[in-house]
Amino acid sequence: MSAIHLKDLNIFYGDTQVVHDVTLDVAAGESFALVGESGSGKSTILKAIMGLAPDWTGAIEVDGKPRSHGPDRAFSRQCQMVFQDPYGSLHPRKTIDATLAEPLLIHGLKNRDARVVELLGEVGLDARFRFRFPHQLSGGQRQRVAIARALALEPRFLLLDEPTSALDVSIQAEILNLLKRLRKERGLTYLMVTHNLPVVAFMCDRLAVMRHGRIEEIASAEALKTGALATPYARELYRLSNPEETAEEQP
Ligand SMILES: Nc1ncnc2c1ncn2[C@@H]1O[C@H](COP(=O)(O)OP(=O)(O)OP(=O)(O)O)[C@@H](O)[C@H]1O
Repeated sequence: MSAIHLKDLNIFYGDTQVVHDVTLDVAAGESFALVGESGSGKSTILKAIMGLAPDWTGAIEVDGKPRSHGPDRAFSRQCQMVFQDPYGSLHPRKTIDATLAEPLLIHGLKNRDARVVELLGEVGLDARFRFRFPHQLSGGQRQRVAIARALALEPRFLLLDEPTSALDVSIQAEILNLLKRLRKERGLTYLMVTHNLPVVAFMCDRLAVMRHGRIEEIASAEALKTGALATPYARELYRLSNPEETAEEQP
């Protein structure tokens, strides 16, 4: 059984269809990437899975359970999303403590104080950050808080939407290492949007290459590392992310 199963998924914003007939399966414990040009519908797929883009047809199943079109509390305990911009996704007037305690409160979980401190530790933040506000943290620290919030309900599936692309290059590797460690320790399943193929090679087992709202190709990260991709568009993406090889190929 797939951990995340999408079948013939079509997603619409009003009259405009932005995702066409997407079918893919992510195995339990797998890290799977969606890559492709801007506007190809990658983030929209994550949003539909989370219930944030409710106008869709086809099937979305997570852990064998079909997802309804509306809010689903049981679902959100299982599956959480981390957004690209941690500054935008954290409430500016809430302390880190309030941000991390909120999902625990909503779901009626006890021992919230201890759990908030534990969550900070799990993402490598000192307890002294607890009563600070987002603007008092660096971009990397804010993304750590966003990851801690996503982990608060102990989900098994994380949807990661460009989780490092808003960060300084020097910080990106730290956050990628954190995500890699958390996945290993917790047996998490990742579905991740990125435009960065080296990130896919570092973090993921397989990838789907998307273009104009459709999947062009599903490949292994191994095929990505060696450039053994089947479709011209995927090969072009590979060439663009390996400029040295492109240069060598020139006559
Ligand atoms: N809330 C919205 N209302 C209407 N159209 C939208 C909305 N969000 C996205 N779109 C459109 O849907 C299409 C797919 O967008 P989406 O953000 O999923 O692409 P993407 O592949 O994730 O791109 P990027 O890499 O730039 O984030 C784009 O044409 C975009 O303009």
